[in-house]
Amino acid sequence: MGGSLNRHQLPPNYRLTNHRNDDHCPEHQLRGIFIPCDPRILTLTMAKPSSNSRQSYTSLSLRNGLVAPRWSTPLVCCSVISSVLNYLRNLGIYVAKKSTWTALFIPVLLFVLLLTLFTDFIPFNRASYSVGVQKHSREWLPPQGSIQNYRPQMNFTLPLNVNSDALRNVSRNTTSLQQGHYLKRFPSCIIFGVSKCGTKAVIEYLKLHPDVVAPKAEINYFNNETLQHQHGLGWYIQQMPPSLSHQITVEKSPDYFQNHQCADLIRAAAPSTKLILLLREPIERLVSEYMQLSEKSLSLPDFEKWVIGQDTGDVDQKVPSVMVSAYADHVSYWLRVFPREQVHIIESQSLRDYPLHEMRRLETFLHLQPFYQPEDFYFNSTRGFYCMRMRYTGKTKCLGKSKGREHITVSDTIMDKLVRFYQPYNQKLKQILGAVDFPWL
Ligand SMILES: Nc1ncnc2c1ncn2[C@@H]1O[C@H](COP(=O)(O)OS(=O)(=O)O)[C@@H](OP(=O)(O)O)[C@H]1O
Repeated sequence: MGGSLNRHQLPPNYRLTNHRNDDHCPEHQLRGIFIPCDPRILTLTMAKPSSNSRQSYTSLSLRNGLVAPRWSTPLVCCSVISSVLNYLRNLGIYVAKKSTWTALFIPVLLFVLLLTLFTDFIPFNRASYSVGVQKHSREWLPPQGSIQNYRPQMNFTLPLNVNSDALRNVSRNTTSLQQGHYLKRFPSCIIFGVSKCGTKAVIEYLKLHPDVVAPKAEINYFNNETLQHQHGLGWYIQQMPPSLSHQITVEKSPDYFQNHQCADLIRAAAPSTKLILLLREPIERLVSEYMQLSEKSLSLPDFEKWVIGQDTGDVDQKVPSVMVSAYADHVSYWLRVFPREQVHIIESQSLRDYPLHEMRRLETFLHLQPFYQPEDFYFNSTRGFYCMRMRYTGKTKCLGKSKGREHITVSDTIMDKLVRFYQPYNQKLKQILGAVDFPWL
């Protein structure tokens, strides 16, 4: 019998959670409960009020719907068998030579271990192997009653092939079963630039949304010919987390922006891909990038020497970072490849100051269900920007230390040169973008 559990049909004292892959969506303990990233490993957890003040749980680990033993089960079994044999031997009952058993068991044990770890093979399809009591873990518990209230319009399904008696017993009491589909998909949206404009903040904010999945790291596929030739598009899709059909996959690789061939490659791969572009005041972006580079390389010259050509005494166009901030040419290229309505533009300072407003705009652009609420963000005065607050767990999350670095002071002379240098690019950008109210345009 194939099927999946619809979490809205779970009674309030039942949870679906995923232990294995919690590190895959670290931002969401909540996701750990409702939206497991790894479709294969699920745990149906039943909360039982216990006699003491803490709560205990009975859980069934499911692997592709089978009741799975913990991976240590073969180990436990072998040690139990080995103890029994020893016991029999001690009683003087001849079983076989110890070395024979060891020689037999170790390879079998390793084989079973490997099978359970790397395939869907389940050696012991019995509930009794995995039912156990777990101590109350705070993160698992949403506020009382909220399991019913949480986005009830979303019909969430999990792919389970239920064929164990134990699960049937559980599901008869609690759930109806239907098929669900977890797939790795080509992203329906790519944050393609610009680096140092708040791209990390956007993807982290997006991942708060239950209908959004994103890989952990930048993939940088379309700007890497070696990856394209050696691995191909299939590899790229493999890097995406699995998602359900109502979820969208978002990827962020901000260095696509200045590598124009990325536009053509993305268009060729999936012409309807939505694009997100963040733009920041160009000099601020440049300084931000300089701060990052100087932290990585101690041999980087002073900002002035780095940015001003020795021979010309003017802004050095040979410095790649300088030209990244000359947005107009890059933007005009991307907009020749993709229609304007397919590209959502966010002004970096606005994202920093008004994350809720910007994320709601983005939600509309991506046709996501309304999700963001004021309580999802809070201003962290130490960091100087908004951080996130997870619903239900109340846990907070800020971007890493590489965001919000202190900037060097740029001398007036250099600043003048930079302002003059970027002015024509900014004017051209304004013409391209039309009605935008960026404070620096
Ligand atoms: N909302 C919000 N929250 C936190 N930080 C924000 C935000 N918006 C913009 N920024 C600033 O964006 C800079 C980092 O940009 P990116 O994340 O695109 O950098 S990277 O390309 O991924 O390295 C980094 O700039 P600097 O601090 O000047 O280096 C961040 O401070």
